[in-house]
Amino acid sequence: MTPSRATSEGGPPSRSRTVRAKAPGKLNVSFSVGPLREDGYHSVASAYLAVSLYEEVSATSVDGDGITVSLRATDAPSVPFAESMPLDERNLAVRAARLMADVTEKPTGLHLEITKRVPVAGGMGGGSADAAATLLACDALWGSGLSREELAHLAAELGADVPFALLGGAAVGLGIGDELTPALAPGPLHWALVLADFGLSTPTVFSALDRLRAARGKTPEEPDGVDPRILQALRSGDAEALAAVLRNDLQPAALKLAPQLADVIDQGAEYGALASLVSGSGPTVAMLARDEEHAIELADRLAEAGQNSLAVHSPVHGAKIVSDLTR
Ligand SMILES: C[C@@](CO)(OP(=O)(O)O)[C@H](O)COP(=O)(O)OP(=O)(O)OC[C@H]1O[C@@H](n2ccc(N)nc2=O)[C@H](O)[C@@H]1O
Ligand SMILES: Nc1ncnc2c1ncn2[C@@H]1O[C@H](COP(=O)(O)OP(=O)(O)O)[C@@H](O)[C@H]1O
Repeated sequence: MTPSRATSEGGPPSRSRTVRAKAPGKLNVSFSVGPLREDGYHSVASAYLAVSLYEEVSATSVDGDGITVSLRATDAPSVPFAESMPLDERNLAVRAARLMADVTEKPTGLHLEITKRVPVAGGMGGGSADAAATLLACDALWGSGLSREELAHLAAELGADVPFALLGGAAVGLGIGDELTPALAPGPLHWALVLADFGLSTPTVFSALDRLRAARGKTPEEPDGVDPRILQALRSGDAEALAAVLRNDLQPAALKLAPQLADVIDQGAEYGALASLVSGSGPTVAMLARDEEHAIELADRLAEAGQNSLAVHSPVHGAKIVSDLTR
C-alpha cells in the first residue's frame, strides 16, 4: 500500500526521509502468573526468548501533522488475518509514535508502514514488536537521541511486552513482565510454530485463568522468579533439558477458550517434538526441536497435515534500525 502523503499546495514536493526498523516476536519459555493486582494487571515471572520472526516498521516524515499507518503486503504468506490489525489510533505503532512525539515535542507529520510477520493476537507480541520498532525509528527520524534506557521507559508505558521487544535476546521479566534482566542464552534453540486461524485476546485469557483458579479455590502466590532450571537450560543451550521444564500458567486458560489447541499439542508429541507449549496467551503453539533440521522436518510434517507452520530459531537481537533513506 502506498502511504498517503499530504504536500503543501502548489509548492514542490518536500524531500522525505524514511527510517526502517525491525523488532522480533517472542516466546515465553516460562510464564508464572501471580494474583490480579488493583491496576488490572497480574504480577508475573516470565522467561522471554526473541525468535526469528520480525516485524518491520518504516517511518516516513510527511508534510502536515498527524500520524497515519498502513499494512504492507508481506512476503510471508503465513500471517493469518493481518488485515484485522487496527489502522487507527488504537494501533500500537501509532501509540508509540504519538508518545515519542509528545515526549520529544516533535511535530508529527508521519506515516508508518508495517510489514507483519508475527501472527496478530497470537501470543507472540507482534504489536509490541511494532511499538518497539516504531520507538527506535522515530528516535532516529527526529534525531531525539534518547538513550536505550529512556526508550525502555517509554516502551513500558505502551505495554508489558514492549520493553522486551526493544531488548531482544533472552531475559527474565518481573513486575508485569516489563522489569527486565538479560539472561545468558547462547543458543541456538530451534522451534516449529503452529499459527492458528483465529486470535485470542490477552485480557480474556488472563480473566479465564482467574476464573479457573477461583473455581478450584486456588489463591495464586506472588511469583518469586523464574525456575533456575529454565535459566540453566538456556545457558547451556540444552533443548532436551529446556523441554522438560517449559511452563506456561496461561496454557490451561487458553485451552479452556480454544480446546482445539490440545490437538495441536498432541500432534507435536506424535511428530516427535521435544515439547509443545502455548505461546503467551496463545493461540500460537511453539514446539521445541532438537536442532534446525528437526525443526524444519517438524514444520514440514505439520504443514503436510494442514497446519500453518514454520520453523524459527532463538534467541535473536532486539529492535534495530535497518535503513535510513532520504528521497
Ligand atoms: C501474556 C503476555 C506474555 O508475554 O503476552 P501475549 O500473550 O499478549 O503476547 C504478556 O503478559 C502480555 O503483554 P502485553 O500484550 O504487552 O499486555 P498489555 O497490552 O500491557 O496488557 C493487556 C492486558 O493484559 C492483561 N495483563 C497483561 C500483562 C500482565 N502482566 N497482566 C495482565 O493481566 C491486562 O488485562 C492488560 O490490560
Ligand atoms: N501493530 C499492531 N499489530 C497487531 N495488533 C495490534 C497492533 N496494534 C494494536 N493491535 C491490537 O492488539 C491486539 C493484540 O496484538 P498482538 O500484539 O498481535 O497479539 P498478542 O498480544 O497476543 O501478542 C490485536 O488483536 C489488535 O487488535
